[in-house]
Amino acid sequence: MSKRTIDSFFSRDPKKKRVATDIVEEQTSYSHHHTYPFPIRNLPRSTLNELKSLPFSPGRQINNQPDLDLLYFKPYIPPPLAKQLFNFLRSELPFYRVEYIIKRGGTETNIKTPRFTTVFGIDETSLFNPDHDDNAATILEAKTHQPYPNNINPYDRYNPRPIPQCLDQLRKSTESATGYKFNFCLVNYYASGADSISFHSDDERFLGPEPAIASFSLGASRDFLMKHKPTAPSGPPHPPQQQKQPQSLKLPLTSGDMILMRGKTQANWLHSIPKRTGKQQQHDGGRINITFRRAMVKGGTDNYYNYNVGKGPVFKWDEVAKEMKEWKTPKQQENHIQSQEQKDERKPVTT
Ligand SMILES: O=C(O)CCC(=O)C(=O)O
Ligand SMILES: [Fe+2]
Repeated sequence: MSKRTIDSFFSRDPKKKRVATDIVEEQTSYSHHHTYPFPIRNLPRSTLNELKSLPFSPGRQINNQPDLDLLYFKPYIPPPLAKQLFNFLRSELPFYRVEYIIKRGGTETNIKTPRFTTVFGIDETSLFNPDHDDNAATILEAKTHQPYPNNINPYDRYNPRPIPQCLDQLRKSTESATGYKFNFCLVNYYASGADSISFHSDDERFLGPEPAIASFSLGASRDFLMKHKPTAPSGPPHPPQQQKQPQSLKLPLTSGDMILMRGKTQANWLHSIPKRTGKQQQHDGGRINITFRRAMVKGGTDNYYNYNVGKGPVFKWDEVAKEMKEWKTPKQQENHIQSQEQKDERKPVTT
C-alpha cells in the first residue's frame, strides 16, 4: 500500500469532512405558578443572552426643565430584538381589560381602562418562596424569610404573581443599567391608536419618596407627553422675564426605547400617551409598554393588582384573528361547547 493510500485511509479529506450536526432543538420551557391562568413560555436561551448585553445605547439625561430628571435610552433594545420581544410578550402574557368604579363628590363613575394591562411582582415586605413544594407557603415575610405567622397569607384580595422569566431578565438588566431596584413589572398593551393612558403621575405613597420608574416601549411608535403639574403662586410675583415657565415635552417613543423617570419628576410632572386620531389610529399596530417600579408596602401590591388584573376575564393574543380574545380555562371551554350544543339542539331544523 502506498503512503498516499495509508494517509488517506487514516485522515479524511478536509474538504469532504462532515461536521457532526449537533444542533439540538431547544426545548420550550415555561414559568409555572399557581397564580398564573396558564404557564408562561420562557424566552429561548439565545434571546436571553442577547438581553444580557443591553443597553444598546447609553442614556441621555434630560433635566433642562424645573424638577425634571429623565434618562432616555434611544434605544435600550436594538430594533430586531425589540420586535422579537414585542411578538413574544404579546403572544404569551395574560392580559386584562379592567373596569372599576370611582366615587367623586358622592357620584359613582364606571371606568373602563382604555388599554390591556397585566402585572407581576410583590412589594418589599414580602418574598416569593423559591421552594416550589405544593405544601410550602408561597409567600414569605421579607424580614425573616419565613412564612407569615399561622401561615396566613397577608394578601387576601389578590394573589401576587412572580415576575416570569420572559420579563425578569429585562428587570435585571434595567437594575444594573440604572442602579435602582425593582420589584414590580406592569405591562400595558395598546391594541391601536384608540387605546391610551391619560395624564397622571406615578407618585403613590407606597412607592416612597422620589420613585424611579423605568418605562420601555415595544412595537408601534407613540407620543409620550409630559407637562408640569400646576404650581400654586408663592411669594411676590416675579417680572415675567424672570419666571422660568416649564415647557411641555413630546417624546416620540419608538420600539426599544426606555425612559427612566427619577428624582422629583413624579412629584412635579404628569405624563400621558394620548389617543391617535384619523388614519393613524388603526394603522399603527399594537404597542407594549413595560414599567419596572419598586413598591415599599403591602398597599402597593393590592393597588397594582386591583387596577391591572382585577376580577374580570383573561385575554390572550389570537394569532389567527390577530387580536386579543377572551381566554377560557379548559373547563370553561368544555362548558361553553356544551351550552352551544344545547342551543343548536333547540334550533328548529329547516329542510
Ligand atoms: O405607555 C407608556 O409609555 C406609559 C405608561 C404609563 O405611564 C403607566 O403605565 O403608568
Ligand atoms: Fe405612568
